[in-house]
Amino acid sequence: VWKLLPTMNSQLSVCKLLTHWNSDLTLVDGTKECIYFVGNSLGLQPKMAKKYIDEELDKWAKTGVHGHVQGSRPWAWAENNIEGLMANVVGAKPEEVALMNGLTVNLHILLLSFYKPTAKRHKILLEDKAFPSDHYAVESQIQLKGYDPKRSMLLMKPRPGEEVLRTEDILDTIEKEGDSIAVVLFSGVQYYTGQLFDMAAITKAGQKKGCYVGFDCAHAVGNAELKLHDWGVDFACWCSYKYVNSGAGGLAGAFIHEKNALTVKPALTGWWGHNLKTRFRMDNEMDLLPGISGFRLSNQPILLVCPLQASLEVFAMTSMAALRNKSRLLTGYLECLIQHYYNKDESQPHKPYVHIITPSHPEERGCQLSLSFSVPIAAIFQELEKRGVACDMREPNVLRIAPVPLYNSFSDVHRFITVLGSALAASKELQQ
Ligand SMILES: Cc1ncc(COP(=O)(O)O)c(C=O)c1O
Ligand SMILES: Nc1ccccc1C(=O)C[C@H](N)C(=O)O
Repeated sequence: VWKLLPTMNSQLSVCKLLTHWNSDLTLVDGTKECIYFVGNSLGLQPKMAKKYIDEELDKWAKTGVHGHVQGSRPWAWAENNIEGLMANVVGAKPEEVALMNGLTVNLHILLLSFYKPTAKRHKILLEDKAFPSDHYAVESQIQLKGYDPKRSMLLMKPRPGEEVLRTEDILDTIEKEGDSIAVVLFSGVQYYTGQLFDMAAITKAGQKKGCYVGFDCAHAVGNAELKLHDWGVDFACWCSYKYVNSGAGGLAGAFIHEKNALTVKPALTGWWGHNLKTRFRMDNEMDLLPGISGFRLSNQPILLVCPLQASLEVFAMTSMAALRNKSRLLTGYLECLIQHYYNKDESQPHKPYVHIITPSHPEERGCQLSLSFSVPIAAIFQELEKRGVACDMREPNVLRIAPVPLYNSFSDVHRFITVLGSALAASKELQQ
């Protein structure tokens, strides 16, 4: 199965994690790699990241200000050199992508331009349990424009007794409420449930009703195959520190479809949105770059460009299609083993069991499975950590397990299943 991924130069891939945080070394062999299933929160470090950062520190020490325009990574436009690689990962044209700021900042600057409420069309449609930062961003944008979030935030809940949204219900809501919706804003992959939304269908339905359609692709980029351009998505944003492995607080991404390049203008401008050729003439006459490029405000931090470059070069050695092929099998294997060993068993009512809330259809999820348990979750989480598993717990009730195709293996999944058995048994003992 590994052959599904074109051979990668392992020198250029990511560092495996050996350090055992919170592991109990009487329960786990500390010389073995830990099982890192938390690339949905922070991806592992690309091997070249340190070298590239060192190169720029060295350049700064030796050349000072001249580094802006010199070397293989001139600081004044270094991010432009890797935007083509980023565009490939999200299925966009290079000129539709900018690398800048953090995710929430990008969401704000995009909404400032795409959310133009009127008395008739003033709503933003989003998930009821969107990631908190997205929820707050939307709430504050609505207030900023003088509207009331209680009336203008249209929050979509799953049906009673269900955990994920049905595409038909999303499309139905858009059809029924579309005339009053200014912006449809969904995540690509839902951070809590792991559900991958049908972005093509949502885009089509929203635009048919005259809405702008945007996506927060934080959990989708580097995880799902995105075709932002072909789907005609109006705008999108994402962070790069999860599946794109750029390091905590890494440089975020933003996308505006070329069809909006000349009509949707930035509400806020800065010198980095000015035509590069004449930017440094300092004549205070704005020559605004079209599309997302005109939304750039500040020069980009070179020390963040370096790890992102290292990461995108790894992605350039393969393709999202190849990664997804492995991912479907890897997550499918995890699902299959969980169902085989830890499903609810009516004949053993006291045996702890696991329930997977993430959709079972591979087209409706990325690599993450969100698990809920018949026993208290905090104890399971702790017992997993003691046994060398890095995963995360999200309130109110899930453990998120993300086998990342770029660096996790089928044997990681197999080891995890064994460890999960001991963790369930240990947490049951604790309860007694
Ligand atoms: C969906 C989503 N939105 C927003 C954020 C916050 O992003 P940032 O802190 O990079 O602005 C995250 C992750 O932290 C996220 O997963
Ligand atoms: N950047 C962080 C800093 C601190 C704690 C968590 C994060 C996350 O990224 C959380 C992630 N977005 C999530 O899906 O939960």
